[in-house]
Amino acid sequence: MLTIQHINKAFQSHTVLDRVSVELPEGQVLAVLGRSGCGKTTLLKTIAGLLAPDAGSIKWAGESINEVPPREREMVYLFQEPLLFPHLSVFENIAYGLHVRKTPEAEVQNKVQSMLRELELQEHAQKKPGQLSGGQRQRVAFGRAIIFLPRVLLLDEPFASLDAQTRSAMQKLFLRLARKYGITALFVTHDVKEALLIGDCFAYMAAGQLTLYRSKAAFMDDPATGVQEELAFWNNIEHNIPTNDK
Ligand SMILES: Nc1ncnc2c1ncn2[C@@H]1O[C@H](COP(=O)(O)OP(=O)(O)OP(=O)(O)O)[C@@H](O)[C@H]1O
Repeated sequence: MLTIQHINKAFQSHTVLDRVSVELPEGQVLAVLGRSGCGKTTLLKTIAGLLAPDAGSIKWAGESINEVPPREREMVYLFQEPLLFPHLSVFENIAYGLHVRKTPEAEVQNKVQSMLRELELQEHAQKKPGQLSGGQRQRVAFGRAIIFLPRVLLLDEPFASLDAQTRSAMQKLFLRLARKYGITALFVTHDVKEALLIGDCFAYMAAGQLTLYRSKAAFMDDPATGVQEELAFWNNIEHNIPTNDK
């Protein structure tokens, strides 16, 4: 369980995280919905250890990790533009975390081949990241992150730069892999539909404050989240589209 208690973070006098608390059980995906500038990225960076909170605690399995350096937190922070090693092939990029952990070569081969199949990237295994599309690069980044089963995956609007169809395919792929590997993840997005699709549990963030909901229904019912407004919009469009029926 990832437990965050009353985290504060300010830049100069600007409070960006205001007593944020989160409880995320293992194997669950928490969808955090929030508009631009609400502090989502700052929250993920603080959990990853890339920023130090001014106050509050971050715990894994009941133990504080506030003082643990980012590399030792076993968390992966993935954002919109996947960071891949440009000089390494797709295979080598995915294998990287296993090599760093001195995994025996036969196991590396097995695990990477199986991950390439999961990601439908077998035929691209020897390409360099520069020879891939945005969606393919994002799949490599996923594979690289998931292959060594990190404690927590921190996803910062990972599909925001993809076209609608690729985005939808990536959401389905993410859900399949999250279930198969029992991934614990914090997934931040400004997209209502994406949050509803991806999350096992839900939170809404505004002006540095985070609200956790007991259920999907409670999340959807809170007018502050804008979910009802968005659903009403689509419903309205559906009923007002002229059909070709004569
Ligand atoms: N290093 C920094 N120094 C000063 N202010 C910062 C710093 N990082 C973030 N901020 C400010 O903190 C606020 C929240 O930024 P953050 O990047 O967390 O927002 P966000 O919710 O991820 O937004 P977006 O969806 O646009 O990326 C913004 O007002 C931003 O200007």
